[in-house]
Amino acid sequence: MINEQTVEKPKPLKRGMLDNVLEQFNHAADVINLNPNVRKILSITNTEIIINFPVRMDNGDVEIFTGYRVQHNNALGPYKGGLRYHPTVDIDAARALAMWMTWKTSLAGLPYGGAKGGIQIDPSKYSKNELERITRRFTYALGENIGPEHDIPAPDVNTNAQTMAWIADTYMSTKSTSERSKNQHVVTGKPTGSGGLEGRDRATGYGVFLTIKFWAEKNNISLAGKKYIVQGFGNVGYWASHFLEIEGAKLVGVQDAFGSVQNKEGISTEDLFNYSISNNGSILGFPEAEPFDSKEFFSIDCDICIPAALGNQITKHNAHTVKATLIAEGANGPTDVEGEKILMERGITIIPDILCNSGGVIGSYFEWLQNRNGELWQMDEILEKLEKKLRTSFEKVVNYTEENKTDMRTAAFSIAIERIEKAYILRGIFP
Ligand SMILES: NC(=O)C1=CN([C@@H]2O[C@H](COP(=O)(O)OP(=O)(O)OC[C@H]3O[C@@H](n4cnc5c(N)ncnc54)[C@H](OP(=O)(O)O)[C@@H]3O)[C@@H](O)[C@H]2O)C=CC1
Ligand SMILES: O=C(O)CCC(=O)C(=O)O
Repeated sequence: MINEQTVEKPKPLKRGMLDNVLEQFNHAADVINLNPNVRKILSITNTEIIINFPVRMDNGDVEIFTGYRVQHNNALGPYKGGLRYHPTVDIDAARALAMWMTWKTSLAGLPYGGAKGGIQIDPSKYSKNELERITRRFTYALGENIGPEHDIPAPDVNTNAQTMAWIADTYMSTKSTSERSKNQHVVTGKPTGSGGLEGRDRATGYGVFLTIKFWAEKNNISLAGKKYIVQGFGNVGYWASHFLEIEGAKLVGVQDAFGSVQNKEGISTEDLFNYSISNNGSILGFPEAEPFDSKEFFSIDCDICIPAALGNQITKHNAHTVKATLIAEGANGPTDVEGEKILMERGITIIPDILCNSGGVIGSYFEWLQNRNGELWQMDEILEKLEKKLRTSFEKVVNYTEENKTDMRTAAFSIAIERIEKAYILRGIFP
C-alpha cells in the first residue's frame, strides 16, 4: 500500500516562454489553416546543441559551464539569432527564443531562419578576462555548428560587440590563413572597425522607436509630450528611449535588474545612462528620480510601455494594472498569453516583438551583406534602409489586421508562417 504522505504531489506547472510561443504559433496556424505537414515541422526545432565545457578561472580553478544553441528552422536561409548570457538560459528558453527568431526573420522578409542560444551564467560574477575565455571556449566547442552560411549568432542579453569580436576571432582562427577573412560574417553585431556595421548598436532600439512612430502616424497621434516607461535600460531600452526623447516624448519610469525609478516630470535618458555607468550599471539612487516598487512597475501612469528586458513580464498577475494604451515589445516574449488576453479585453494595443524589435536582425542582415560583399556602408544610408524595411513590415501587418479583423500579433505570425509554408510548398515537398 502506498503511504499517501510519501507520494510527492505534482507541482503546478509554471507557464514558460516555450508554452507561449507554441500557443501563439498554433493560434496563427489555425487562423491560416496551415498545411498539417508544415505545422508538424514548425512545431519542433531542427537541432539542439547542449555543450558542457571547462574554463580556467583567474584563480587557477576550472569551472564547467553549460552552453546552448538551438536551431529551429532554416527553410528560408541560414539560421540567425542572438546569444544570451544569463542564469535563466536553458534548453526551453533557447527553443522558444529560436522559434521567435524564425517568425521574426520571415516577417522581415530576410533570407534567414531562426536560432538562439547562450550560456547559463551570471556574467556579473566574472572578470572580463574570464568572460573572454568562456566565450572563446564556447565558440571552439560549437565548432562547425555555427558558420557564416549556416548559423550566424549576434548579441542578446548581456552580450555585446566585444563578445561578438571574440567569437569572430576564435572562429576565424580555426580556418587556414587564406580562408580567415571570408568568415568574418560568422557573427553580426561586431565592433565597427572590426567588420561591424555603423548603427547596429542602435538598430533594435531605433526599430522599436520607429514602430511606435508608425503606429502614432497611423492613428494621427503626436508623440510630443507622451509619457513612456521602459523596463530594461540596456541596449534596446536605452536606444528606444533615446529616440523617443528626441521626438519629444517624456520618460517617466525605468526598471533594471536592480530596481525601478520614476519621475512624473520626466527623466533625462542621457543623465540616467551616465549615472548608471558610474554606478556599476545600476539605475538605483539616480538623484533626478524617486525609487519605485518594482513589483508595481507597469502601473506607473504613462501612455506607452516598452518592456525591453526578459520574457514573461506582463502576465495575468499584473496585466490589469497596466496604465499604458500602447505596449511596444522591445524584448522577446515579454507578454505571456494570459496577460495578453487581459490587455486585449482592456483595449490595449500591442506591437508584437517579432515586428517591434526586428530592427536588430535587419541591421544584422545589413552587416552580413556588408562583410560578404566587402563593402562599408554609411550610417545615414543604413538608418534609411532600416526605416524603409521596417515600414514595409509594419504596413503589411496593419493591412492584415484590417483585412482579417485581427490583432497585430496574429497578423504578424500569420504573415511570417505563410511565407515559410509557401517556401516548403514551392519546393514540392507537400503538394
Ligand atoms: N540586442 C538586440 O539587438 C536585441 C535584443 N532583443 C531583446 O531585447 C531584450 C533586451 O536585450 P538587450 O537590451 O540586448 O540586453 P542588455 O543586456 O543590453 O540589457 C538588458 C536590460 O534588462 C535589464 N534586466 C535584466 N533582468 C531584469 C529584470 N528581472 N527586471 C528588469 N530589468 C531587467 C538589465 O538590467 P541590468 O543592467 O541591471 O542587468 C538591462 O538593463 C531581450 O529580451 C532581447 O532578447 C530583441 C532583439 C534584438
Ligand atoms: O541580430 C540578430 O541576428 C538577432 C538578434 C536577436 O537575437 C533578436 O532579434 O532577438
